[in-house]
Amino acid sequence: MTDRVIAFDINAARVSGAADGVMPKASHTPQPAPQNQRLARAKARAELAAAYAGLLGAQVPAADILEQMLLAIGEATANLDGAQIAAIAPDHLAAVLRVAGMTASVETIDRISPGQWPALAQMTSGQMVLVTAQDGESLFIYDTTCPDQRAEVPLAEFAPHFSGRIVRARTSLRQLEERHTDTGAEAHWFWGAFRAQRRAFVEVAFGSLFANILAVAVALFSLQVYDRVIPHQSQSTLWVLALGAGLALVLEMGLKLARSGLMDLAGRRIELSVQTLLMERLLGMKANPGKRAPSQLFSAMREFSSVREFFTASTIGTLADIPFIFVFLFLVASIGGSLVWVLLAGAVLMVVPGFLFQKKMIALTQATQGASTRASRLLHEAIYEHETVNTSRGADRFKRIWEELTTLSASKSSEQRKLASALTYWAQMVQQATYVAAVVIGTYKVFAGDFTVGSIIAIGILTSRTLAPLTQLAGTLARWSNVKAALTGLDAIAQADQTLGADRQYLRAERIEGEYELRHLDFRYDTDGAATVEIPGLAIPAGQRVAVLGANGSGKSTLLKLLAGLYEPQSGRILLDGTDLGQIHPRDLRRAVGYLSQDVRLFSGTLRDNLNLTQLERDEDRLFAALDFAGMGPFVRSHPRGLDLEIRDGGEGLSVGQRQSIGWARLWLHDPTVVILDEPTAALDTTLETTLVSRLESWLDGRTAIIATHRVPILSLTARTLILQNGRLAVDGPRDAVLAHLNKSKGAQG
Ligand SMILES: Nc1ncnc2c1ncn2[C@@H]1O[C@H](COP(=O)(O)OP(=O)(O)OP(=O)(O)O)[C@@H](O)[C@H]1O
Repeated sequence: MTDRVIAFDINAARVSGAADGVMPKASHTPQPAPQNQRLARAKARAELAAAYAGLLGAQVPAADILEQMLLAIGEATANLDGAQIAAIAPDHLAAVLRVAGMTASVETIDRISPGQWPALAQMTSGQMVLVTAQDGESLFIYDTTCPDQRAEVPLAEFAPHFSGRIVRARTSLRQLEERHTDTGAEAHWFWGAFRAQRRAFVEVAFGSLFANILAVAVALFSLQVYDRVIPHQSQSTLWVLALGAGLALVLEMGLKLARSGLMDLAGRRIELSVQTLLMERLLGMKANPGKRAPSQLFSAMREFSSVREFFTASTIGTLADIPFIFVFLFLVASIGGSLVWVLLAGAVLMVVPGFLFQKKMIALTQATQGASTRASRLLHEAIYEHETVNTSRGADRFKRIWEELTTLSASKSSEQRKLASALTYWAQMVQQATYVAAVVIGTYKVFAGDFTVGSIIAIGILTSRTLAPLTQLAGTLARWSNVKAALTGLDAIAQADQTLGADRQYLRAERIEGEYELRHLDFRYDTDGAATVEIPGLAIPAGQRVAVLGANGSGKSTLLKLLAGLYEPQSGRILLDGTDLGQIHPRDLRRAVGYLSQDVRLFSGTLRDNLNLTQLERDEDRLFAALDFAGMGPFVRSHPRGLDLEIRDGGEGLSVGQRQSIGWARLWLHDPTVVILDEPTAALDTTLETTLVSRLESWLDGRTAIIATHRVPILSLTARTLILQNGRLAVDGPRDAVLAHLNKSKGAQG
């Protein structure tokens, strides 16, 4: 039995039970179904899960859930023989509901009661149904075949076929917050992660408080020894005091160890959440051309290491100790009275230069980082474009720039290091000087009979303990400029315009037919420059195949990127099926619009990985069908490594033509309703091009196709021709008429 879109098929459940010859069993193992049947079942379950999510107030299209489900099944069955998708288990449904932002779990219930619903229930036949509610002895079951989408089934009829397992989801607290509270500003991408760990920091603060109180023990020990033990020569008191001090020291160390363990854990959690967020933002960035150089993004991400190093246990430990300086100062005041002013003056003198030189440090850091960003871009080019550098005899230029950048960054970073060391040495010197001053003043007080020797010793020890965190603070301030510069760079990534705006409500479109309309379109790379593409109006009906012709640089690729939704026009609108491209949910847009760029990029990994970038393809037959479509099948079948062919770092491993074929295979697997092709056969040999064109004849049926090309064979697929001239539409008409006109004007010129 296969699932249908309808929620509950009690007759099917009965038949299944009858076929077994017994009443349906709780643990039913469905027979492995053929691929398309399994896919149909997956689709039906995805729709069920989408309906369930909808009941809980979350609008998630079934197509999204299906993708997540296939991913979940893939992971769960990766180790099974032949990766057989035997059933989409309740666990997978719970997993996809969790991905949709809910909390979901699989539960086994032994009594059916109204409080359990709405939930997805598993029948003994394996079928899943969505029970929306229970009214006494009746259950309401989601059923798209019924007029009001639900069927009323008596409990007595339902219960014998119910396996007892349900998938129950609840709206998560986060979703509730998003829906119902005006949370105001979004938490900061970096400091917000600290807030999430505030409990750990509160514990660290408590640990620091106790550790610092214990740290007083040595000072008190000295005071007692000099003032009480030595005058009375009492050995037993000495040992009791020593034991107490020893105990305090061990406890202090234990506390500090626990504190650093806690901070380390919090640090790792913060790093994980921040790094994940940064990668998410980096991948989700809008492709605004020219806004940010890739090398800047690259080095900003790399600079995260300086942030990580800064926020290690030792820095946070130092900062955590600073508030307790006041505990020591209080103690000094109670032992030494006005002597505390000497310590206060010392403390201020120690840290002031660190603050004063912050600006200079930041300027030096920016200069160093600027040079190192350029150096890493140069390095990248020298390595990846090694052949071009050599064949175009550019090696000397590369050497010169490398030397210049190295000189600049070495001199700036040495200046920075010198300043940082000077600040640290200054702090150390002031600390020692404060100690000397405190002892000198203390000695005068001893002469005057106001102080005991024990007090001087205790104050000496307390001076060192009070000022020690400030010496470290001076070092920390010197490193802060690096962190600040790194955070500013990362800020640009974290705050970059995202394809999927968090505060936007997009329109969800299960299916996009592919009807385009352009209104007063104006796009320019340079906002102050001339328009690269300027089209007052253009309509492309769904299913039409259009060729875009034009000289080099006339704006064909740019127009295609605009139509694919990769770029946003500065003014004017692009409507797809009557909806502005910017309004359609990016997931739906990407699902419906396939884009094959002029330059197909491969990624390091295997050929299989490169075909299956979505990770949704589990079927090798489909991968080979795609390769056959693109003319790569025979090559891969005869290759000793087949689909496991390794693509090297930087995407090398296949010829330019083969890479274009991979692009075609990816497109075939994607199966979109709109295909946007930029010079799609430019790298293919004529035989393959002819074969591909004949295959496309049927494959393009029912799809809207917009093809930029300089090649004649591919034109036979199209019905309409647009010619661009300096970004403007010069010609628009039926293919044959346009081509005849072009040939005639060429003939006239000849
Ligand atoms: N990323 C970019 N930043 C700035 N200008 C760009 C960028 N990409 C293209 N251009 C400019 O836009 C204009 C149109 O380029 P486009 O790539 O759309 O032309 P094309 O018609 O596809 O050319 P070809 O036939 O050579 O592929 C060109 O003048 C080009 O210099």
